[in-house]
Amino acid sequence: MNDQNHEEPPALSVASLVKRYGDLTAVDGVSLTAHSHEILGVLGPNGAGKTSLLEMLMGLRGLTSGSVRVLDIDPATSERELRKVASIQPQQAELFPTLTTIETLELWATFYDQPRAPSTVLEDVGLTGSRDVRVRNLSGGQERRLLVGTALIGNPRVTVLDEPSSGLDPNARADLWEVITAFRDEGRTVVLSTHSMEEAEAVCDRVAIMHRGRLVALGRPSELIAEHAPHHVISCAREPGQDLSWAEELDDVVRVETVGNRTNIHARRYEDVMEAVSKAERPARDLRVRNAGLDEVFRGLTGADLGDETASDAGRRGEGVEAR
Ligand SMILES: Nc1ncnc2c1ncn2[C@@H]1O[C@H](COP(=O)(O)OP(=O)(O)OP(=O)(O)O)[C@@H](O)[C@H]1O
Repeated sequence: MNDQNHEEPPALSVASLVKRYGDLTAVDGVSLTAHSHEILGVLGPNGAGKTSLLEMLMGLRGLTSGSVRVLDIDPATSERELRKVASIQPQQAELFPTLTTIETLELWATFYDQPRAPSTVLEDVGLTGSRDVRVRNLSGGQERRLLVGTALIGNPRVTVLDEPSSGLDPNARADLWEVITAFRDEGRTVVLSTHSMEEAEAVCDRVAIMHRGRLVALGRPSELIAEHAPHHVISCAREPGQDLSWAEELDDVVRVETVGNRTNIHARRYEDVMEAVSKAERPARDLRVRNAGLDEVFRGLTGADLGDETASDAGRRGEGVEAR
């Protein structure tokens, strides 16, 4: 797995990190680094261990074994020192319901030596129009944006964002991507978790894919696609009663699957496959072809369609100790 060659020391490094809850190993020997000028995405099915990993990075959860260093600081022993240079936007809201959005950012700004201007951050996260709305009256997406604002206001050198775009509409999500990439371009480090492969490809310089607590891939999206999914996807409308599973027998075809109302044929080369399915007795309709992307990498490595993997967790349970 590629962890990049950098001359400068990493902004964040994790070595052989383990987190157990009772007999469940939620994070199982993860090692990785993140650098300045870098956005590192953490992907994985529900229950893969992303939040456990992210919260250990910022000292919010104790670790069972292994080590974490953020800008040479040990989060487990120096949380106050860490808070001056690093921040986290957790998944769960921890805001005061009676404060307005601007009051919330003004309050957070007082925690830092050199904060950004609250009104600028408010604009960055697209909440200028809700400046005087109390937190308890914000929509779910607005609250998520405010949480991201609280993570950015202290001008942290490292920030950890746990599913920052969850619940955001497409315009708000695109705006957030602008904010996060601008932050990276200032030389800062962002570690974010996401369930959106589109988001990972759009903003992440590298992605770490977790599966059942383990790191199963780490690299640039283009490298992971070249290594794990070097094929095309021919997608067509799924007609009632139509069965394209015969295409699996064609040369070049890797697999055939149905996803919602589309049938997807994964193939190393697409020309002959397209011809075969468009000239079949019941020709495939609405054919589209694209290169495989992170979605295919993810599904190939985790065998899960962004589904919950806790149900198939038996292998992660064994003798262990409570370490929260
Ligand atoms: N405090 C806790 N006590 C016991 N088990 C926990 C605790 N927190 C998480 N777990 C378990 O650890 C595993 C990993 O959970 P975690 O929240 O880290 O996963 P995740 O990848 O962030 O999931 P999601 O994508 O659903 O947010 C899950 O099986 C979860 O049930």
